[in-house]
Amino acid sequence: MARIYASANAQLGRSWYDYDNFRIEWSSPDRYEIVDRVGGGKYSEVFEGLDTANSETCIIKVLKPVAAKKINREIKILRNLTGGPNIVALLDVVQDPSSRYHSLIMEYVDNVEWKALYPILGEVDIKFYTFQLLKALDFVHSRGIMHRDVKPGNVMIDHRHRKLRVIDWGLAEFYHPGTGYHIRVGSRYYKAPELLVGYKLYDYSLDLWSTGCMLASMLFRKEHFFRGSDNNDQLLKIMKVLGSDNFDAYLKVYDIPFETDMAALLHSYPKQPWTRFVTAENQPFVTSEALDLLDKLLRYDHQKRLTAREAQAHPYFNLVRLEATSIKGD
Ligand SMILES: CN1CCn2c1nc1c(Br)c(Br)c(Br)c(Br)c12
Ligand code: NA
Repeated sequence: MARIYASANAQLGRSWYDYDNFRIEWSSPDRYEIVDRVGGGKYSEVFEGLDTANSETCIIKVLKPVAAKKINREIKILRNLTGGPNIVALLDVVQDPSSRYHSLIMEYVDNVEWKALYPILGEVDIKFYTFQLLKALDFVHSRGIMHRDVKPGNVMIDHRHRKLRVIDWGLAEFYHPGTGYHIRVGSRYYKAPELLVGYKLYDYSLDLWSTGCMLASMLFRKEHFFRGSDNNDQLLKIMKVLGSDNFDAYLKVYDIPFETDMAALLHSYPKQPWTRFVTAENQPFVTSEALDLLDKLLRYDHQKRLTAREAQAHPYFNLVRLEATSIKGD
C-alpha cells in the first residue's frame, strides 16, 4: 500500500480514473503540418509539427494501430494532468479520416538530448531540474497516477529556457491499493527492484527509484548509472551497489519468492558507500547532502524511498526551493 495518496482515485471518483467508458471527440488533422521526424518507438512515431492556425511549433505523436487499446488511457491521463506543473500539455487529438491514424498534438519543447546535457550540468542545474521533476511527480501522484517510465528520454529539458516537461504518458496508470500491476513496464536502466523481482503490488514510489537513477547520472556524470545488459544483469548492477544484505531483507519483508539461474545473483556483495563514485571531475557538486538524498531515493524497499513531496523538502534543494516558489508560473 502506498504511504501517501493511496485513496486519491477513490476520492477523485470513477469519472476521474475510468478510461474505458470515455468517448473522444477527434478533430481534423488539417490544421497541422508535419515538419520533421524527431523520434519514435513501439507505439508511436513522433514529429515536430506546425500548427497553421497560430504558426506555433508543436509535437505530433502519431499512434500506431497496436497502441489502439492504450489510446484512451493516455488521453484520459493527459487530460487529467494537463496544466499541472512541468507536465507536457496535450493541445489536440486528431484522426486522419483516410488513414484512420490517431495523433496527439502536444506542446513543443526545444529539448537538449540527454547525452549532450548531463555532462554540462552544474550543481545548481542538477538541483533545479531534479526539483522540477519532483514537483511534476508529486502533482501526478497526488492525482492518483504513476508514470512508470521515468527516464531521461521522457523528461524533456529546454536548457536555454530552463524548462522541464515530463512526456510520454503511454505507460502511465491509475494507482488503486491492492491492485497487482504489470511488471514489464519502464526502461531497463531505470527499472525499480520491485519490477526486476516481479513484485506486482507496486505504487507511485516506482517513479522515485527512476528519479534517483537520473540524479545519480547527473551527479556522477554517467549517462546511465545502473546499466544492465538484461533484467538479471540490471538487478546484479544494483546489488553490487546497494549490497546483498539489504536485498535479502527486502525480499523477506514482502515475502517475495526469488529464484534465479544466474549464479552471480546468489553471491554476497557489500553495500558500497556513495562516496565510492566520486571522481575528480564530479567532486565539485557531489556534496554530502546530494549523497544523502540519493541514498534516500535508491532504496530496494519502495516504502522506504522518499516520496516526491518528502524529497522536495530535503535540504539539498534549499537553494532552489525558494527560487522555485518565488517565481510563479512555469
Ligand atoms: C524522441 N523525441 C525527441 C524530442 N521529442 C521526442 N519525443 C517527444 C515527445 Br513524445 C514530446 Br510530447 C515532446 Br514535447 C518532445 Br520535444 C519529444
Ligand atoms: Na507524450
